[in-house]
Amino acid sequence: MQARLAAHDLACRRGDRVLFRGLSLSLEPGDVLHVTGVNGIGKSSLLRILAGLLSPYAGTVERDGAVGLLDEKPALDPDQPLSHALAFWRAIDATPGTNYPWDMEHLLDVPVRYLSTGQRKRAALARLSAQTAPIWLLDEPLNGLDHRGVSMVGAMVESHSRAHGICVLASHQPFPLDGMRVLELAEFVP
Ligand SMILES: Nc1ncnc2c1ncn2[C@@H]1O[C@H](COP(=O)(O)OP(=O)(O)OP(=O)(O)O)[C@@H](O)[C@H]1O
Repeated sequence: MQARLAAHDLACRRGDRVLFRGLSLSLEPGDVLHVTGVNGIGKSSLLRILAGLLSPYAGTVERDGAVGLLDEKPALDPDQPLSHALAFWRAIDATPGTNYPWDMEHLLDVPVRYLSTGQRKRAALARLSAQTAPIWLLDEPLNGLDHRGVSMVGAMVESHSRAHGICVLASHQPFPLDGMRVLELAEFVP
């Protein structure tokens, strides 16, 4: 897995407020970066800039490799049974297999709209783990998960890192993985 993610002198403006400025980072294969900061400081905005979904107010982003973004919207058709909703993405992502390591076999016939918060998060994580994107951007990946789910996300990110993937994650909760780099967004508030 070859990947690289770098940002140079980023600034982010939302409405009439500059949230952060002067932010640079450089991530190589295997790097995991934990973005921290209080509510509203701009963690989700930073992830969206890194994903290419939001233009920075200043600065540039260099991405070498496909991006897998996990945020509060699972991007799974709410009216489809979970198996169909996941199959839709499997066809696009060109990933074989129907074996999802997320304890979801009993949910595959349930329409996505009936899933609980944690089950929806597990479904989104299942989709992400079936992708081949080397750059993962995870916005609050632990929200809604039980203890076992939290450990599974830790193991999933560790395995992604071992496979030379890159991961940037924003989380208010302690993340169950040693050796991560930390970016404290407060250091870049003007
Ligand atoms: N489209 C928008 N227009 C104007 N302001 C916005 C817009 N989207 C977000 N904001 C503001 O930008 C700020 C940063 O939001 P963001 O979601 O990036 O923060 P966050 O650090 O991820 O917050 P949280 O920890 O609560 O998830 C917030 O004050 C939010 O209200």
